[in-house]
Amino acid sequence: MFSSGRVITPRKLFHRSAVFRATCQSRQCVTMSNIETGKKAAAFAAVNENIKNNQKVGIGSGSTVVYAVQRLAQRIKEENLNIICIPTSFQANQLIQEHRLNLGTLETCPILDVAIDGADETDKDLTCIKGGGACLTQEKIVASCAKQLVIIADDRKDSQELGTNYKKGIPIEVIPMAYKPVQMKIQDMFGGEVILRMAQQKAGPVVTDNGNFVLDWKFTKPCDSWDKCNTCIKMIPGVVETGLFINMAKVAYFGTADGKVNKRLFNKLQL
Ligand SMILES: O=C(CO)[C@H](O)[C@H](O)COP(=O)(O)O
Repeated sequence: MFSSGRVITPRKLFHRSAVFRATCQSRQCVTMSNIETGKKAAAFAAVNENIKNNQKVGIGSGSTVVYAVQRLAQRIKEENLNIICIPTSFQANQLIQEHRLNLGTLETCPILDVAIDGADETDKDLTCIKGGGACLTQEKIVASCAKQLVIIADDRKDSQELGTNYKKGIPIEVIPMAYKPVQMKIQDMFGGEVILRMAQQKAGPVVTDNGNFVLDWKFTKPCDSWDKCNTCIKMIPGVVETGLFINMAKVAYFGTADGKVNKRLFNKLQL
């Protein structure tokens, strides 16, 4: 019985909770598809504007890159383009092969024309946090070999300052035996909290494609100089790479829920 005094039968209760569940699910669906619309719009625009025939292209990792590879495969087929794709992860490697694209390596193609990749957050200077999918090291290596890094994301990732929307911290790939001292040193030097990333469907920590662990540094306030901070962290023995991508992205495409795309260019004068 409700406090109003009305009697509610088990049948009515079942019906009400089914309606409630359905409403919640459909609301969630709308939100999800809006985000996917943004990701797809950004990825398609980036591939349309940045890919030309005979290029060597770095393929990033994550859910937004899936759309970029779809569009790339369409264009290769329709325009008969000759493109070699260099992956940044096991996932990217699989995507390239699923779409039957030409797979290259940094051994055969050490200089790339362009790399297209997602981001977890991007600030006003196009400094990015990457590594939400634990692929930061190969992503940074591939990006460093490309003449330009193109970032694709939905507009939740477009911030003025790092840490505004992305609260999971800065990913740092570490050699497994060093994770504890590295964790303590970063906390001592910069404060905040450094967490060993745990796997979701496996007992124990996330293991990267390189056999390493990932720490997530939840900083309490943004650094005055991400560049200095990045260099300090990289100097700690056991650190393989950080998810801070500084002065690397040349352009970012942010897709909105209604399929529009905002493009932001790297402006060195701002720095
Ligand atoms: O850095 C990455 C993986 O290490 C991804 O690019 C980043 O996490 C964004 O992923 P998504 O496109 O799924 O939002």
